[in-house]
Amino acid sequence: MTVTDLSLERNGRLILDKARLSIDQGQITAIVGPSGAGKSSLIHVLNGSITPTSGVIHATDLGPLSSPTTWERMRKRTGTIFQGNALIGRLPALDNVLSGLVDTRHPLSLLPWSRVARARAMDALRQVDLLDRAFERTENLSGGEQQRVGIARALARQPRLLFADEPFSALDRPLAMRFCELFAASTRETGRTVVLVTHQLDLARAFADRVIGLRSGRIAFDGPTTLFDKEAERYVFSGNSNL
Ligand SMILES: Nc1ncnc2c1ncn2[C@@H]1O[C@H](COP(=O)(O)OP(=O)(O)OP(=O)(O)O)[C@@H](O)[C@H]1O
Repeated sequence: MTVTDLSLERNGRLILDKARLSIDQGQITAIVGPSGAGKSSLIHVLNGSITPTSGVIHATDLGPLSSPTTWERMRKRTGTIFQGNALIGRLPALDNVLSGLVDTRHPLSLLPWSRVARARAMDALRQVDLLDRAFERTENLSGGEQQRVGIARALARQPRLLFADEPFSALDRPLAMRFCELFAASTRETGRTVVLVTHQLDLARAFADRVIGLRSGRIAFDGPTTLFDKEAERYVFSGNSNL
């Protein structure tokens, strides 16, 4: 996926400013930057939930994502873990995970979910260690457990492209490491592409192949993780360097 001159304006404010970047297939790309830099906005534009003010997003095999049809095809292969989870509390965890598969059946279908869909959702809950809580109301789960339901909902889609917006913010470190390992294994084994927004720079350094640093809506760093040293970090987070 390549992005050219992507700008996003909201309420008269420029949130993304002519961003140019590429997301390499089968790799983990970490997006880092200060709070308010535009990381979530970038994810929302890349997953097609917000239309940018200008710019082109180009998918390797679909071409420019300029029509509803190309976006529909693109969305089918993506999954998103949302910052803040975006779950429905009164529903059981399993139903929240199944809601991630809603575009795999007719939108007005009143039929129960297919066995295949339920098996995929249960398998995703197994991957996040919540199989035994599948029928529990989501609002009765802890913050970290709810975040894992959000992760399961994205994983159930078996996406070729996974957008993860602060997916580990409510998890303890061993669990965050475990999920990073899970993401890394899926890139190795299935060629999945992962775009990970995180404030946990040590995790980005340990697991990402590439780092994109955003500052005030502009790309301030874009390169292999090995080059994202302390000086690059200072530049992205404070701008006090002449890198
Ligand atoms: N719906 C909206 N309408 C107007 N402005 C918005 C909207 N959503 C976000 N913004 C603004 O866009 C800017 C970037 O927000 P965004 O959530 O993308 O930043 P972020 O880098 O993900 O921040 P954080 O690390 O705090 O989650 C912020 O100044 C925010 O106030």
